Amino acid sequence: NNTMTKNLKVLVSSNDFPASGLKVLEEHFTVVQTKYLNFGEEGRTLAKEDLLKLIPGSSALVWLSHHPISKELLDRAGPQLKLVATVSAGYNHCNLDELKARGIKLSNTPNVLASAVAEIAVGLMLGAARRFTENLDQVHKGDWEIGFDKVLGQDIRGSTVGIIGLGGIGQAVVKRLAGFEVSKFVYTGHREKPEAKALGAEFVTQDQLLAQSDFIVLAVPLTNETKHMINKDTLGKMKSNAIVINVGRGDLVDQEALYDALKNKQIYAAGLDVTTPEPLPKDHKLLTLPNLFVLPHIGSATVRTRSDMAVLAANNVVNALTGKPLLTPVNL
Ligand SMILES: O=CC(=O)O
Repeated sequence: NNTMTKNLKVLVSSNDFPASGLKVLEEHFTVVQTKYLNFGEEGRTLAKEDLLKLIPGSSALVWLSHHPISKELLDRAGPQLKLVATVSAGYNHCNLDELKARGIKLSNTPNVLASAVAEIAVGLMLGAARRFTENLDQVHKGDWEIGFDKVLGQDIRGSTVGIIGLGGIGQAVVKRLAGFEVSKFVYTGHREKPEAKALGAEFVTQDQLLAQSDFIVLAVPLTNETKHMINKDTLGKMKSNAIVINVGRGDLVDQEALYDALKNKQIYAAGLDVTTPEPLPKDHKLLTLPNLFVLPHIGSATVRTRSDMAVLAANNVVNALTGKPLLTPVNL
């Protein structure tokens, strides 16, 4: 019943929240929106003041950035806060221990973004394998090599693709590569996935995956266990033509070690949609590498997917504040 909930305040941490999600929230609640919590220093300072002003009294936070859910923000919000609805699949920024201790629920937006993120993974595979960075540089310089002098890339056709984390996104990557004539899919994870059989993906150990794969796709959440899983040691186990793709979180990769491996041509290339930090400073040494293809964390950034994420987050808020189970809870 809308009149019962209309006095509840829901804070949306961006004025870019899709209209579809806003509509759901506004039917039930009083919605306040802050400026986007930009990662640039200036944006961050401005937005933080705005946020601290608007957050007190909120019953739910709809969280659109990867800005950490700090104790300070939770204190400021107040004891009536029932839910943090992060508009992302990842929730490494959500301070789970603190939410749990306070009895605040957490929801995320998995599944709805899997295909968009998987499309970017395929884009990164092509971009890294076909040397988009170097080749685009030639276009911008008006200095194209012609004929057989081209920078030569690697084929997806005939390759072994290793997926680290065959969850929703990993599975969507395999499905999207169905027409690419991949010779073999392998994957690792905590356990074998029932879906793997239909996808033709073979469960292997991490060492086997590292040793066999021509493409290594990281599609796992960032946890203490996965942090820097790509490091000097694991890079050392890869083939010299290996291409590392990351659509998870920047900290899955030890960037110093990746830089060295790419610089020394110990592996062939990498494609990253996520880095540490974000944005990557424009004079960062990674950006000097011709064999690195970087995108600015756009995995889920399509009109349709962002709308789906917004509606899902909004419906989680509706459920949480009307005593119904969350649609996509994160277990705390
Ligand atoms: O990075 C984006 C997400 O976790 O949804």
